Amino acid sequence: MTTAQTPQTSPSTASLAFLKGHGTENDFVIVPDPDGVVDLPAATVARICDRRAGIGGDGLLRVVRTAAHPEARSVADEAEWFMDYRNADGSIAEMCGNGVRVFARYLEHAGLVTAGDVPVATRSGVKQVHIAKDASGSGSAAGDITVAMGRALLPEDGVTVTVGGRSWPARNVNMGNPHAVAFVEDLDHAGNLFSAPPFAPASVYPDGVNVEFVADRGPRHVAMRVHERGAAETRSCGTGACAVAVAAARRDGVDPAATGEPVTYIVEVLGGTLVITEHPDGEIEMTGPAVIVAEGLIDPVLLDPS
Ligand SMILES: N[C@@H](CCC[C@H](N)C(=O)O)C(=O)O
Repeated sequence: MTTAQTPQTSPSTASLAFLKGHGTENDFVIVPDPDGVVDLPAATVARICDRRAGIGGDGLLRVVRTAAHPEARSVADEAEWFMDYRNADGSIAEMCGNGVRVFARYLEHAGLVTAGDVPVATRSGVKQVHIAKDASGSGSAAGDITVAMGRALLPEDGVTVTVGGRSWPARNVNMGNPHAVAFVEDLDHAGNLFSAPPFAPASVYPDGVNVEFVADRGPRHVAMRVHERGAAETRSCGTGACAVAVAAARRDGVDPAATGEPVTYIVEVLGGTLVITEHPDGEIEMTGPAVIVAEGLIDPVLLDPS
């Protein structure tokens, strides 16, 4: 039995409240745990994220007050909430760009914040998130959510991505988490190849890597497919879209730090469109939709299958 789940039905059951949300179809199970008392071992997260026997998700967002989490206590004066992000296999990731936007949508949905600026603590630092007011002004449509993702690190090491015996040169981009970005002619071809897991050198990526294949769609407009570390091919990846935008800009000879002008790329993902702007100081902003689609209770059988 996992420890200290939040009782929701009766004292004899220990169900756990959850919500489900997505950002451009990168989907997450959200577990509110303000006091940081819910124990979620990797195997439990993997069962919850299982698409057949569980709820299903590319990852899990545990919502904990910074003051109640040992990894976030030191930034409690900067942000009230900490995103404890887990991949679908239960592994911990430093950052999730779509996840933090969905996290902010949850905070708004739960009445814990109002639209506007919301700082969220992550393992990759405190991110400033902006929740736009409802797009229609009528309360019927959720406005987009923007997150200031911080700067990309672009180590010079050229890397190679290999899938099913075929290899591509790729750009190493770190967005708080590791990415390998490979430009291809034909994304469908890349999609076929994602039927096998991609590999990139463990010497460069000792903790694994997220792999993006990118094809051009027009000036400062690209499309990507992504295979996420700790998940599989997903329909979107926010950090991946940022890594792709920066890699595409450098390939196109564009560097806002040199020109003093921000540059914006449209990044199509399988689940929608993300808009990525890199500013002259290196700050990268990502904007896109984020929605809550369900809420309910996780049955104890998923939490303790024994
Ligand atoms: N989907 C996320 C990235 C989630 C973490 C990633 N799989 C990793 O292990 O680094 C995003 O939107 O950025």
